[in-house]
Amino acid sequence: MAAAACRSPPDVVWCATGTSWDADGCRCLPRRGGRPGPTSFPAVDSGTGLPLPGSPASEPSRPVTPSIPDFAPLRTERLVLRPLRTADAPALHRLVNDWEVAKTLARVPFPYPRDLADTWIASTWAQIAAREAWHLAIVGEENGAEVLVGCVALTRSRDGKAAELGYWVGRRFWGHGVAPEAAARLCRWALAQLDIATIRASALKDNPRSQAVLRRIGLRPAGEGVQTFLSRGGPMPVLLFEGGREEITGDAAPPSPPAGAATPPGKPVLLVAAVALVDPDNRVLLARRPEGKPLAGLWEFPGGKVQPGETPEAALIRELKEELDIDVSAACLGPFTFASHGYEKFHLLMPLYLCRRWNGTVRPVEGQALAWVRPQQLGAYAMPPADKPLVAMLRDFL
Ligand SMILES: Nc1nc2c([nH]c(=O)n2[C@@H]2O[C@H](COP(=O)(O)OP(=O)(O)OP(=O)(O)O)[C@@H](O)[C@H]2O)c(=O)[nH]1
Repeated sequence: MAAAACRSPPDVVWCATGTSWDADGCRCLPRRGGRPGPTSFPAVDSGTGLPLPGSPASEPSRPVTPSIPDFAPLRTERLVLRPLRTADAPALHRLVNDWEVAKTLARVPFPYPRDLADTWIASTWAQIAAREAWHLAIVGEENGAEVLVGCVALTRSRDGKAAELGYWVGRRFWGHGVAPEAAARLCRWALAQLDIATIRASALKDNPRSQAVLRRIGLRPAGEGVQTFLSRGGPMPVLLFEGGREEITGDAAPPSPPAGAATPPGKPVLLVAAVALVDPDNRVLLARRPEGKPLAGLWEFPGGKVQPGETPEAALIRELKEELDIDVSAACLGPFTFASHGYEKFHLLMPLYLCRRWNGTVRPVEGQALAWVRPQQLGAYAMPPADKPLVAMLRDFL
């Protein structure tokens, strides 16, 4: 439905807090007093850019983020996900100010005021900078030119352990698998880069297309709820979905086989050497598995596969140089314990060494995140299932 006649759909009967109908009585606009000044803007709803209830514009609000935050674009086969730019506002407005799109979105008003696009884009920069929410433009290519296709977003929960997924795609781009491609990419990035374990999403009960997208990227039904839809003017029934790393990235790590169970025939034993580097403060080094590797986003002990003809110690010395740029001698690698764990495609056998002495300064050569962690805090880091018993032993020993 177009907004040409300047009419709201019949079921939109009110304007959101902090906005009011315009002179023609047909559009919700941020109240005049609420206009952003040159150096600040009011706290806004993450979905719409509308001032948050109880956040009058005169109130000192968010810190200023005058420019697009640093965020390396995420790429898929056909798409680029990047922070929104001011120049995206006209296209964004054209695409989202469409009743068929807006009616599926909880926090998007309809009609969608043109200047709201500018306010909202600026608010997304502040949220990325604060690591609260990542609203990204979904960009494709048409006749050799970049074209805005829609938006995809993840918003962190208050405790930081989960994130809420949202997306929309302009009507003329429907039917090409854009939403699952973009949503899956952003979720994989988040699971690898942020300390979140769960992705949640909701879809209107009357929106089977969106439900299919969520199922396709690995989320599973998690009940029903009611959510207020700005575009529909009130509460609407929704289906809730959620999923974790295993479902979304396909890194299903089955539970360990029961004690004494034989390794299924044909399942290879993988020898991996790992080390708990312990610093003078008695902290242990964990490294985060980067995106693209199995179990990406989980924290692990530095190390890697033992190559044919290598001893575990030689493999570890090589890996520590390659990954952390430190020199370790075999004499400083004290055998500590080992992991023996059945993954889906292989059985992991992983000797874990302890090392307190090395040459050089630890640095993340491969750009991986590193953390020096006190033994009592190790449990707060999501680690591969094989590492759980090792963590308990380290806590007792250190
Ligand atoms: N290094 C390391 N690997 C672990 C740990 N726990 C655990 O399950 N693994 C598993 O052991 C395997 C190590 O393989 P990897 O892919 O890291 O080995 P690599 O460094 O040689 O990588 P590459 O094959 O990409 O060169 C992975 O399946 C990983 O999930 C751990 O604490 N440290």
